[in-house]
Amino acid sequence: MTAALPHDALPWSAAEFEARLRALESRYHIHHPFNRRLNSGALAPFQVRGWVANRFYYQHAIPMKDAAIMANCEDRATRRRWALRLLDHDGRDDFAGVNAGGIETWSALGTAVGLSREDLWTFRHVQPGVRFAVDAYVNFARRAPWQEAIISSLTEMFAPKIHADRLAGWPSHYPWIDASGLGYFRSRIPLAQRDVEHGLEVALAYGDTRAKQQRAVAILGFKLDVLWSLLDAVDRAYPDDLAPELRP
Ligand SMILES: O=C(O)c1cc(C(=O)O)c2c(n1)C(=O)C(=O)c1cc(C(=O)O)[nH]c1-2
Repeated sequence: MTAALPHDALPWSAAEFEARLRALESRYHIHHPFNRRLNSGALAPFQVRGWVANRFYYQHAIPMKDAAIMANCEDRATRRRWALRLLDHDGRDDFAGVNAGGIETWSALGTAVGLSREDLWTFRHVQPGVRFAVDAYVNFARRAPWQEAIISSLTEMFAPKIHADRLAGWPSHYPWIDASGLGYFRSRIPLAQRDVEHGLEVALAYGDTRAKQQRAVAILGFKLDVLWSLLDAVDRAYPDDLAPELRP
């Protein structure tokens, strides 16, 4: 006969597990001082440009991260759904027409804030801390079991609000940004909701023991740190008194 598990080793219910993942919202980069300033209209154009150019490094890495997850995933049903994420970001030309994809749409945001294509695509404004943070995310996806890598994408639970804040605030805070550049944020809201539905399904199936549930919470914490570190590096690179010749 096996001994009964102590109560604290029993798995949380699905609802409690999901609530514990969602409780990590308090560590989301929506609360980072740089994001607070960005979304309250406090930033100068060069600081907004710095953020857009640095975040582009994250955008361009997302499909590589998603391809790493696919490469590690032996489950065909999961791959069929996951493949859409690659196309969401890279775009596609097929019988259904042309979809420029998220990377191209982010590039349009770059143009709208006054960056050249070269500014974005050469990554010349990308800060070392941004590179390290984003590369850590991609490397985690290469190394971890696919279920764990999928759990790390669940910061997207909190993303619709940050996109909606930008859509609501930027037109009045930053009238100098061409409104056509905000399409990326609009496009991500329904996609993030779809992605989260799938990600949560995977997380709930994975978390069949208390230890695995706790690991899932720690993995989501790691990803929150990636996003937080990215903004730390951007914040530090573009102080209000940055010399004009160093401004993007
Ligand atoms: O603008 C944001 O604050 C933000 C955050 C996140 C996120 O929370 O990971 C993503 C995105 N945007 C995003 O646009 C996006 O495509 C995306 C994909 C993923 C992911 O981990 O697979 N996160 C995010």
